[in-house]
Amino acid sequence: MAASRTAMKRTIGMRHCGGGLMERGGAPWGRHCRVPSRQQRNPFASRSVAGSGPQRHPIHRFSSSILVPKAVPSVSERMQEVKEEGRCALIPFIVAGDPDMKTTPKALQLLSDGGADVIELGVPYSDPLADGPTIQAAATRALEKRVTLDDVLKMLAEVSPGLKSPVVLFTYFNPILKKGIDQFCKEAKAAGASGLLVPDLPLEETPPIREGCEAHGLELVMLVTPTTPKERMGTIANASQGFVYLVSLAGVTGTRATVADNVQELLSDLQSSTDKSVAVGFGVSGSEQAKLIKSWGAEGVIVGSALVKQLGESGSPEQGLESMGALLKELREAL
Ligand SMILES: O=P(O)(O)OC[C@@H](O)[C@@H](O)c1c[nH]c2ccccc12
Repeated sequence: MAASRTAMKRTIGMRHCGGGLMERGGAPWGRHCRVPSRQQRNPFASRSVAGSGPQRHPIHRFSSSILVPKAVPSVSERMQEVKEEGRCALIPFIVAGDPDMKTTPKALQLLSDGGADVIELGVPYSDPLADGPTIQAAATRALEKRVTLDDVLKMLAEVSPGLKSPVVLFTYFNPILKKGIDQFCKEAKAAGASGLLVPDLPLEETPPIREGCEAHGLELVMLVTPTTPKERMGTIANASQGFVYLVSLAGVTGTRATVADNVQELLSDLQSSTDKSVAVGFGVSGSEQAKLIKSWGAEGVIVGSALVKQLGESGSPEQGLESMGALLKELREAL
Protein backbone atom coordinates (compact mmCIF):
# COMPACT_ATOMS: atom_id res chain seq x y z
CA MET A 1 0.00 0.00 0.00
CA ALA A 2 2.72 2.40 1.00
CA ALA A 3 4.64 1.74 -2.21
CA SER A 4 1.56 2.30 -4.35
CA ARG A 5 0.86 5.37 -2.26
CA THR A 6 4.29 6.71 -2.99
CA ALA A 7 3.94 5.89 -6.63
CA MET A 8 0.59 7.69 -6.66
CA LYS A 9 2.19 10.78 -5.16
CA ARG A 10 4.61 10.82 -8.02
CA THR A 11 1.88 10.48 -10.59
CA ILE A 12 1.72 13.59 -12.70
CA GLY A 13 -1.96 14.23 -12.34
CA MET A 14 -4.29 15.95 -14.80
CA ARG A 15 -5.72 19.01 -13.17
CA HIS A 16 -9.10 20.42 -14.06
CA CYS A 17 -10.51 23.57 -12.63
CA GLY A 18 -13.87 25.42 -12.54
CA GLY A 19 -13.42 26.74 -16.12
CA GLY A 20 -13.25 23.21 -17.47
CA LEU A 21 -9.74 23.75 -18.64
CA MET A 22 -7.47 20.71 -18.60
CA GLU A 23 -3.81 21.10 -17.98
CA ARG A 24 -1.07 18.69 -17.07
CA GLY A 25 -0.38 19.44 -13.46
CA GLY A 26 3.35 19.43 -12.79
CA ALA A 27 2.76 18.99 -9.13
CA PRO A 28 2.75 15.58 -7.49
CA TRP A 29 -0.76 14.94 -6.32
CA GLY A 30 -1.77 14.06 -2.82
CA ARG A 31 -2.33 10.39 -2.26
CA HIS A 32 -5.92 11.26 -1.35
CA CYS A 33 -6.45 12.57 -4.86
CA ARG A 34 -7.35 9.99 -7.47
CA VAL A 35 -5.85 10.24 -10.90
CA PRO A 36 -8.89 10.93 -13.14
CA SER A 37 -9.98 7.88 -15.12
CA ARG A 38 -9.68 8.02 -18.91
CA GLN A 39 -13.38 8.95 -19.25
CA GLN A 40 -13.00 11.70 -16.66
CA ARG A 41 -9.81 13.01 -18.22
CA ASN A 42 -11.82 14.78 -20.81
CA PRO A 43 -15.23 15.50 -19.28
CA PHE A 44 -15.65 18.52 -21.48
CA ALA A 45 -14.83 16.86 -24.77
CA SER A 46 -18.42 16.94 -25.93
CA ARG A 47 -19.53 19.76 -23.71
CA SER A 48 -20.12 23.31 -24.77
CA VAL A 49 -18.84 25.72 -22.20
CA ALA A 50 -21.75 26.78 -20.04
CA GLY A 51 -23.21 30.08 -21.25
CA SER A 52 -21.61 29.88 -24.65
CA GLY A 53 -24.53 29.45 -27.07
CA PRO A 54 -27.14 26.71 -27.08
CA GLN A 55 -26.33 23.62 -25.08
CA ARG A 56 -25.80 21.05 -27.85
CA HIS A 57 -24.81 18.40 -25.36
CA PRO A 58 -26.18 17.52 -21.96
CA ILE A 59 -24.02 19.04 -19.34
CA HIS A 60 -21.93 16.19 -18.00
CA ARG A 61 -22.30 16.00 -14.30
CA PHE A 62 -18.98 15.22 -12.73
CA SER A 63 -17.73 15.57 -9.21
CA SER A 64 -15.92 18.82 -8.92
CA SER A 65 -12.92 17.00 -7.54
CA ILE A 66 -10.56 19.86 -8.13
CA LEU A 67 -7.16 18.34 -7.66
CA VAL A 68 -4.68 20.52 -5.93
CA PRO A 69 -0.98 20.04 -5.43
CA LYS A 70 -0.31 17.99 -2.37
CA ALA A 71 0.46 20.00 0.75
CA VAL A 72 3.71 19.27 2.51
CA PRO A 73 3.65 15.77 4.06
CA SER A 74 3.50 15.29 7.81
CA VAL A 75 6.78 14.62 9.57
CA SER A 76 6.02 10.91 9.87
CA GLU A 77 4.92 10.69 6.24
CA ARG A 78 8.14 12.33 5.13
CA MET A 79 10.24 10.04 7.32
CA GLN A 80 8.35 7.06 5.90
CA GLU A 81 9.01 8.27 2.36
CA VAL A 82 12.71 8.63 3.14
CA LYS A 83 12.77 5.10 4.59
CA GLU A 84 10.99 3.67 1.53
CA GLU A 85 13.54 5.39 -0.69
CA GLY A 86 16.34 3.83 1.33
CA ARG A 87 17.75 7.24 2.24
CA CYS A 88 18.83 8.89 5.47
CA ALA A 89 16.89 12.06 6.33
CA LEU A 90 18.75 15.35 6.58
CA ILE A 91 17.20 17.45 9.34
CA PRO A 92 18.75 20.91 9.80
CA PHE A 93 18.04 23.23 12.71
CA ILE A 94 18.22 27.02 12.65
CA VAL A 95 17.19 29.74 15.09
CA ALA A 96 14.43 32.03 13.85
CA GLY A 97 15.52 35.66 13.73
CA ASP A 98 19.23 34.88 13.45
CA PRO A 99 20.97 36.77 11.95
CA ASP A 100 17.69 38.67 11.40
CA MET A 101 14.02 38.09 10.59
CA LYS A 102 14.49 39.07 6.95
CA THR A 103 17.07 36.31 6.48
CA THR A 104 15.19 33.48 8.22
CA PRO A 105 12.58 32.97 5.46
CA LYS A 106 15.39 32.90 2.88
CA ALA A 107 17.27 30.38 5.01
CA LEU A 108 14.18 28.18 5.34
CA GLN A 109 13.60 28.31 1.57
CA LEU A 110 17.23 27.49 0.95
CA LEU A 111 17.11 24.52 3.35
CA SER A 112 13.93 23.24 1.74
CA ASP A 113 15.21 23.70 -1.81
CA GLY A 114 18.58 22.26 -0.82
CA GLY A 115 17.12 18.91 0.18
CA ALA A 116 16.25 19.17 3.86
CA ASP A 117 13.77 16.37 4.52
CA VAL A 118 12.47 17.98 7.71
CA ILE A 119 13.42 21.39 9.16
CA GLU A 120 13.70 22.22 12.85
CA LEU A 121 12.94 25.90 13.47
CA GLY A 122 14.00 27.18 16.87
CA VAL A 123 12.15 29.93 18.71
CA PRO A 124 14.78 32.15 20.35
CA TYR A 125 14.66 31.89 24.15
CA SER A 126 16.52 33.65 26.94
CA ASP A 127 17.40 30.53 28.90
CA PRO A 128 18.20 27.76 26.41
CA LEU A 129 19.50 25.32 29.02
CA ALA A 130 20.14 22.47 26.55
CA ASP A 131 22.07 24.63 24.12
CA GLY A 132 25.75 25.19 23.76
CA PRO A 133 27.49 28.49 23.00
CA THR A 134 26.70 28.62 19.27
CA ILE A 135 22.94 28.34 19.64
CA GLN A 136 22.92 30.45 22.78
CA ALA A 137 24.68 33.20 20.82
CA ALA A 138 22.19 32.82 17.97
CA ALA A 139 19.26 33.13 20.37
CA THR A 140 20.89 36.20 21.93
CA ARG A 141 21.33 37.84 18.52
CA ALA A 142 17.67 37.21 17.71
CA LEU A 143 16.47 38.45 21.10
CA GLU A 144 18.60 41.58 20.74
CA LYS A 145 16.46 42.28 17.68
CA ARG A 146 13.41 41.71 19.91
CA VAL A 147 12.20 38.68 17.96
CA THR A 148 9.11 37.25 19.64
CA LEU A 149 7.19 33.99 19.30
CA ASP A 150 4.47 35.88 17.43
CA ASP A 151 7.07 37.24 14.98
CA VAL A 152 8.27 33.68 14.36
CA LEU A 153 4.74 32.39 13.76
CA LYS A 154 3.93 35.31 11.44
CA MET A 155 7.11 34.74 9.42
CA LEU A 156 6.46 31.00 9.27
CA ALA A 157 2.91 31.59 8.01
CA GLU A 158 4.34 33.65 5.14
CA VAL A 159 7.11 31.24 4.12
CA SER A 160 5.63 27.78 4.85
CA PRO A 161 3.38 27.60 1.74
CA GLY A 162 6.53 27.58 -0.39
CA LEU A 163 8.39 24.94 1.58
CA LYS A 164 8.64 21.28 0.56
CA SER A 165 9.92 20.22 3.99
CA PRO A 166 7.67 19.80 7.02
CA VAL A 167 8.71 22.13 9.83
CA VAL A 168 9.13 21.02 13.44
CA LEU A 169 8.82 24.04 15.70
CA PHE A 170 11.41 23.95 18.47
CA THR A 171 10.66 25.85 21.62
CA TYR A 172 11.24 25.60 25.33
CA PHE A 173 8.08 25.19 27.36
CA ASN A 174 7.85 28.65 28.86
CA PRO A 175 6.80 30.53 25.68
CA ILE A 176 4.10 27.90 25.14
CA LEU A 177 2.81 28.29 28.68
CA LYS A 178 2.73 32.06 28.27
CA LYS A 179 0.55 31.86 25.18
CA GLY A 180 -1.54 28.97 26.45
CA ILE A 181 -1.01 25.41 25.23
CA ASP A 182 -4.09 25.10 23.04
CA GLN A 183 -3.70 28.59 21.60
CA PHE A 184 -0.03 27.95 20.88
CA CYS A 185 -0.77 24.66 19.09
CA LYS A 186 -3.60 26.27 17.11
CA GLU A 187 -1.40 29.15 15.97
CA ALA A 188 1.59 26.93 15.26
CA LYS A 189 -0.49 24.69 13.00
CA ALA A 190 -2.11 27.66 11.30
CA ALA A 191 1.37 29.05 10.61
CA GLY A 192 2.29 25.85 8.81
CA ALA A 193 4.20 23.91 11.45
CA SER A 194 3.85 20.12 11.17
CA GLY A 195 5.55 19.12 14.39
CA LEU A 196 6.70 20.35 17.75
CA LEU A 197 9.68 19.55 19.97
CA VAL A 198 9.89 20.91 23.51
CA PRO A 199 13.33 19.96 24.85
CA ASP A 200 12.62 20.78 28.48
CA LEU A 201 9.40 18.78 28.73
CA PRO A 202 9.84 15.35 30.35
CA LEU A 203 7.55 12.54 29.21
CA GLU A 204 5.45 12.67 32.38
CA GLU A 205 4.55 16.29 31.72
CA THR A 206 3.58 15.87 28.07
CA PRO A 207 -0.18 14.98 28.34
CA PRO A 208 -1.48 18.57 28.17
CA ILE A 209 0.78 19.49 25.24
CA ARG A 210 0.02 16.16 23.53
CA GLU A 211 -3.67 16.99 23.80
CA GLY A 212 -3.06 20.37 22.17
CA CYS A 213 -0.98 18.81 19.43
CA GLU A 214 -3.60 16.17 18.72
CA ALA A 215 -6.36 18.76 18.68
CA HIS A 216 -4.55 20.81 16.06
CA GLY A 217 -2.68 18.19 14.04
CA LEU A 218 0.88 18.64 15.23
CA GLU A 219 3.24 15.70 15.80
CA LEU A 220 5.11 15.81 19.10
CA VAL A 221 8.72 14.67 18.72
CA MET A 222 10.38 13.28 21.84
CA LEU A 223 14.02 13.00 22.83
CA VAL A 224 15.96 9.95 24.06
CA THR A 225 19.38 10.63 25.62
CA PRO A 226 22.40 8.43 26.41
CA THR A 227 21.35 8.43 30.07
CA THR A 228 17.78 7.25 29.36
CA PRO A 229 17.28 3.80 30.96
CA LYS A 230 16.56 1.13 28.35
CA GLU A 231 12.97 0.42 29.36
CA ARG A 232 12.20 4.13 29.45
CA MET A 233 13.72 4.44 25.96
CA GLY A 234 10.94 2.27 24.57
CA THR A 235 8.25 4.21 26.42
CA ILE A 236 9.51 7.52 25.07
CA ALA A 237 9.91 6.09 21.58
CA ASN A 238 6.32 4.85 21.62
CA ALA A 239 5.12 8.27 22.73
CA SER A 240 7.18 10.10 20.11
CA GLN A 241 5.54 11.15 16.84
CA GLY A 242 7.16 11.90 13.52
CA PHE A 243 10.47 10.38 14.50
CA VAL A 244 12.41 9.63 17.66
CA TYR A 245 15.23 12.08 18.40
CA LEU A 246 18.32 10.28 19.73
CA VAL A 247 20.60 12.76 21.48
CA SER A 248 24.08 11.44 20.82
CA LEU A 249 25.84 12.74 23.90
CA ALA A 250 25.27 13.70 27.51
CA GLY A 251 25.68 17.44 27.30
CA VAL A 252 24.56 20.46 25.36
CA THR A 253 24.30 21.13 21.65
CA GLY A 254 27.39 22.16 19.78
CA THR A 255 29.78 20.68 17.25
CA ARG A 256 32.24 18.06 18.49
CA ALA A 257 35.45 16.74 16.91
CA THR A 258 34.10 13.21 16.86
CA VAL A 259 30.84 11.36 17.31
CA ALA A 260 30.78 9.44 20.59
CA ASP A 261 31.41 5.80 19.73
CA ASN A 262 28.62 4.57 22.05
CA VAL A 263 26.11 6.13 19.63
CA GLN A 264 26.14 3.01 17.46
CA GLU A 265 25.04 0.86 20.40
CA LEU A 266 22.54 3.46 21.62
CA LEU A 267 21.06 3.58 18.14
CA SER A 268 20.66 -0.15 17.87
CA ASP A 269 19.14 -0.37 21.36
CA LEU A 270 16.62 2.30 20.44
CA GLN A 271 15.84 0.82 17.05
CA SER A 272 15.21 -2.54 18.69
CA SER A 273 12.51 -0.92 20.82
CA THR A 274 10.62 0.92 18.06
CA ASP A 275 9.87 0.71 14.35
CA LYS A 276 9.65 4.48 14.15
CA SER A 277 12.44 6.34 12.37
CA VAL A 278 15.30 7.37 14.63
CA ALA A 279 17.20 10.58 13.88
CA VAL A 280 20.50 11.28 15.64
CA GLY A 281 21.50 14.79 16.69
CA PHE A 282 24.01 16.72 18.81
CA GLY A 283 27.58 17.38 17.85
CA VAL A 284 27.46 16.67 14.12
CA SER A 285 29.97 19.05 12.57
CA GLY A 286 30.02 17.92 8.96
CA SER A 287 29.63 15.32 6.27
CA GLU A 288 32.12 12.76 7.65
CA GLN A 289 30.24 12.49 10.95
CA ALA A 290 26.89 12.48 9.13
CA LYS A 291 28.10 9.63 6.92
CA LEU A 292 29.31 7.66 9.96
CA ILE A 293 25.95 8.00 11.72
CA LYS A 294 24.18 6.95 8.54
CA SER A 295 26.46 3.90 8.29
CA TRP A 296 25.27 2.89 11.77
CA GLY A 297 21.73 2.70 10.41
CA ALA A 298 20.23 5.99 11.56
CA GLU A 299 17.14 7.00 9.58
CA GLY A 300 17.97 10.68 10.00
CA VAL A 301 20.77 13.03 11.00
CA ILE A 302 20.09 16.35 12.69
CA VAL A 303 22.54 19.21 12.30
CA GLY A 304 22.11 22.47 14.16
CA SER A 305 25.11 24.34 15.53
CA ALA A 306 27.32 23.79 12.48
CA LEU A 307 24.65 25.35 10.24
CA VAL A 308 23.67 28.02 12.78
CA LYS A 309 27.33 29.10 12.98
CA GLN A 310 27.59 29.50 9.20
CA LEU A 311 24.32 31.34 8.96
CA GLY A 312 24.68 33.69 11.91
CA GLU A 313 28.40 34.25 12.31
CA SER A 314 29.41 35.10 8.75
CA GLY A 315 30.28 38.63 7.66
CA SER A 316 26.79 39.40 6.34
CA PRO A 317 23.39 37.72 6.00
CA GLU A 318 24.14 37.03 2.34
CA GLN A 319 27.46 35.40 3.21
CA GLY A 320 25.70 33.49 5.97
CA LEU A 321 23.13 32.11 3.56
CA GLU A 322 25.86 31.18 1.11
CA SER A 323 28.04 29.34 3.62
CA MET A 324 25.04 27.64 5.24
CA GLY A 325 23.98 26.53 1.77
CA ALA A 326 27.44 25.14 1.03
CA LEU A 327 27.49 23.08 4.23
CA LEU A 328 23.94 21.88 3.57
CA LYS A 329 25.02 20.69 0.13
CA GLU A 330 27.91 18.71 1.62
CA LEU A 331 25.60 17.13 4.19
CA ARG A 332 22.98 16.32 1.58
CA GLU A 333 25.56 14.61 -0.63
CA ALA A 334 26.86 12.65 2.36
CA LEU A 335 23.43 11.26 3.21
O1 LIG B 1 23.55 21.85 17.50
P1 LIG B 1 23.85 20.40 17.31
O2 LIG B 1 25.01 19.93 18.21
O3 LIG B 1 24.05 20.05 15.84
O4 LIG B 1 22.57 19.55 17.81
C1 LIG B 1 21.27 19.68 17.13
C2 LIG B 1 20.52 20.73 17.86
O5 LIG B 1 21.07 21.98 17.52
C3 LIG B 1 19.02 20.85 17.67
O6 LIG B 1 18.38 19.64 17.39
C4 LIG B 1 18.60 21.51 18.93
C5 LIG B 1 18.67 22.83 19.13
N1 LIG B 1 18.34 23.11 20.42
C6 LIG B 1 18.08 21.92 21.09
C7 LIG B 1 17.72 21.65 22.41
C8 LIG B 1 17.58 20.34 22.81
C9 LIG B 1 17.69 19.31 21.86
C10 LIG B 1 18.04 19.57 20.50
C11 LIG B 1 18.26 20.89 20.15
